[in-house]
Amino acid sequence: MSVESFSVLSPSFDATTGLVRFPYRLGGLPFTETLGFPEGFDASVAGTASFQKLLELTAVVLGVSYYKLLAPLTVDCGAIALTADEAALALDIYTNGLGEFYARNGLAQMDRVQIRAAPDTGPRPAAPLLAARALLPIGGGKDSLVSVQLLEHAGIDFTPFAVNAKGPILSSVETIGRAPLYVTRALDKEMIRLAKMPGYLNGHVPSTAINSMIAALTALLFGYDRILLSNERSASEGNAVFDGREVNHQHSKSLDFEAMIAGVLAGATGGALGYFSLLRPFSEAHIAALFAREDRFDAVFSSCNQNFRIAGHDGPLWCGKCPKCHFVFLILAPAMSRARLSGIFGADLLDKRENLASFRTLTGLAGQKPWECVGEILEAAACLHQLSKIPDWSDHEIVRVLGPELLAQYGEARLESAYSELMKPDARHLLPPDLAGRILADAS
Ligand SMILES: CC(=O)N[C@H]1[C@@H](OP(=O)(O)OP(=O)(O)OC[C@H]2O[C@@H](n3ccc(=O)[nH]c3=O)[C@H](O)[C@@H]2O)O[C@H](CO)[C@@H](O)[C@@H]1O[C@H](C)C(=O)N[C@@H](C)C(=O)N[C@@H](CCC(=O)O)C(=O)O
Ligand SMILES: Nc1ncnc2c1ncn2[C@@H]1O[C@H](COP(=O)(O)OP(=O)(O)OP(=O)(O)O)[C@@H](O)[C@H]1O
Repeated sequence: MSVESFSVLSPSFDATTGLVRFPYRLGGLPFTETLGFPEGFDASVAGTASFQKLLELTAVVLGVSYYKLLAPLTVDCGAIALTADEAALALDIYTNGLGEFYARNGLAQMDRVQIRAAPDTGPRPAAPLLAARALLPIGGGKDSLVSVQLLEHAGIDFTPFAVNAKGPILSSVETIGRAPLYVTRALDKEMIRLAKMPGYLNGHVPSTAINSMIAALTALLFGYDRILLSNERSASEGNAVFDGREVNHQHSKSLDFEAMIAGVLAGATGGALGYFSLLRPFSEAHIAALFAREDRFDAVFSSCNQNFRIAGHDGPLWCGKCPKCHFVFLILAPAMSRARLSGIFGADLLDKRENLASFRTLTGLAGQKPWECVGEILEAAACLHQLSKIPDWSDHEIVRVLGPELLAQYGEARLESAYSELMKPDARHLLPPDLAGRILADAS
């Protein structure tokens, strides 16, 4: 089945109910996605040029879920006009943001996808009045909780924010103890049905880009001048090369993407809305060490994506079987005792022989980096190597078997220097200088 284009139609916001409708058309198929904002927003914001611009940009970004069913070469934005920067962001989302989707479906078309939109050459929206306070998206995993810890230490006010809060997001926010802002998001059920049908495609979408646009609308409606992401430096490493490009499962968590969307959000709001990742200077291994400094989230957080399925999840917080569970266990191990970490996961994942193949892949001894939110290959290898020097871990099956294989592949000097590099903050980040000083001092 094929269609010529995917159409993004004009979104509408109902300022009395807080409901937003995003209509789309894929050939003859109509779809509508909806968002529900909580009570308490400033309805007058809805009439501003900034809000209207962000609403339209959100429509373009959220369209990826419907586009991917047939992935035509043209994304037609119809009545939505885009500046050059906005069109570049849209193209990035429909190409690199869907890179994993193209690669896993064998669709070599990234260079041919085009965004059709009238140029927006009018005056830039004026700056809305936003309070000097931060919105902190919470994903239920360790990263955003390390941001919580750093903001609390720095005495910076923030409000937890989540889209479709459930499971570990709800329990983490309860433990944080601050009133949250939760937005509900409903994908069109027909899209979910069709994605399982023969003749239609399915695959990964850039969820951080989606959540970021929803956070931007929330920031305007509720008056926040900053959105603080918790994306680590390791998120910039890709998984594979396909169609002549590096393809990254976490593309919309990368530093390049952060710079691009930050520029577009600033341009759409007269410079009023800031967007940056608080954790960009840090590796996943460093973030894990920071997480281990406190134990108040041990029983409530989870990085396992099983928890975040739309249909829900009745199982344990950590499935213990996926690459993300294995990676997070591995990077927390150098900073935690066996008893504490096994208590969190409900099992000792480094002492299970059946996990050997997975840890081999994570550390680059075999296969390709998994299509999951896992850190860099050398990072995982360096962490595993460290464990062979820690008595609490050195006798573990995975450490005993893979330790010598890692030494043979990388050499001790490389593994040692990689680990010490992982614990040094990277200068490539977009944190404002005053905040960077305080965050880096706390994390060192
Ligand atoms: C929870 C999860 O990992 N889901 C991925 C999984 O989807 P699955 O079918 O197992 O469950 P659902 O998420 O419930 O999806 C049902 C169908 O709906 C489609 N869909 C879902 C969300 C959406 O925004 N748009 C959609 O079209 C989905 O395709 C299903 O047909 O596998 C999917 C296919 O590979 C993934 O796309 C699902 O990933 C979610 C979009 C998701 O939220 N994933 C995050 C946990 C995630 O991977 N985050 C990345 C960051 C990536 C980035 O660039 O921002 C990370 O942390 O590394
Ligand atoms: N449902 C959500 N609502 C709002 N923001 C989210 C949501 N899920 C993820 N995020 C944001 O995206 C970031 C990346 O998600 P990710 O799952 O990698 O991080 P995490 O849950 O904080 O930690 P971990 O990597 O351990 O899972 C989060 O830190 C958070 O800022």
